[in-house]
Amino acid sequence: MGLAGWFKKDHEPPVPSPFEDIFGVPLCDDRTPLLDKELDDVVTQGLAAHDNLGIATVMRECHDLFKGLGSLTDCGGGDGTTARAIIKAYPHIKCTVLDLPKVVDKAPADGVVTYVAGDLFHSVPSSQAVMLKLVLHFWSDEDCVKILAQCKKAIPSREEGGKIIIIEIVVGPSLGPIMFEAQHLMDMLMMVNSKGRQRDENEWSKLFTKAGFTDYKIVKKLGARCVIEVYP
Ligand SMILES: C[S@@+](CC[C@H](N)C(=O)[O-])C[C@H]1O[C@@H](n2cnc3c(N)ncnc32)[C@H](O)[C@@H]1O
Repeated sequence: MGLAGWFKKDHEPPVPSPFEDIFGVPLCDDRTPLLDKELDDVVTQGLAAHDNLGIATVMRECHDLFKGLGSLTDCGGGDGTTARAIIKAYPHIKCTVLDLPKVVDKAPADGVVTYVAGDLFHSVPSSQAVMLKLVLHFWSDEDCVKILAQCKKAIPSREEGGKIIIIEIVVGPSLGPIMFEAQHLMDMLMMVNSKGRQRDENEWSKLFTKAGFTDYKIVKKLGARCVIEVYP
């Protein structure tokens, strides 16, 4: 089946991604290793390599992002590589990583990062700021609102330094035609492999309002990706 065939299918909601339509399970799911262990291993390693890119650039380009923070929860923070890089640069920040039990079970237990096994749809560990790096592009708008609402419960008011840090693509032509094309290719990738998508500023803004946030700031210093600070 090609994308054209998938578009023409008359699916009842919830509409599966093309990947799920063909294989019967989503790409990143507890059932995927049962479908094909080798595929699951390749996907897991590929995602880790891709996701761990970029935190050094974020810290270099966005000096104020972590300044003054006492604690941070990296929500969907994987093996903790990002959290460890942040602790190395800002040793006073207490970092917690929330991820699925199957990910946290394999995390190094050296006490540098506090790992919490859980589900970001149900509860997010409290901290001054919550980071969602390359997480929301995997989920539908409805799911993003649910995730953001859980994150909002985990942080204090804006006056007390509460904020959500999102690192994602903000689709738009302002970065030039090559970046714009790259952003659309990433959008296609998410459509094929997940129920997620890339979003433009207007679409992000609507999600923040629906989840109860009052304001946001976008910093465009990361090539095709941006940092969005969202305030309660
Ligand atoms: C695309 S990866 C991003 C990893 C990390 N944020 C980074 O940038 O290096 C998405 C992460 O979300 C985690 N995840 C997916 N569903 C989750 C859930 N329901 N609760 C908690 N974590 C989840 C995955 O296990 C994975 O580590």
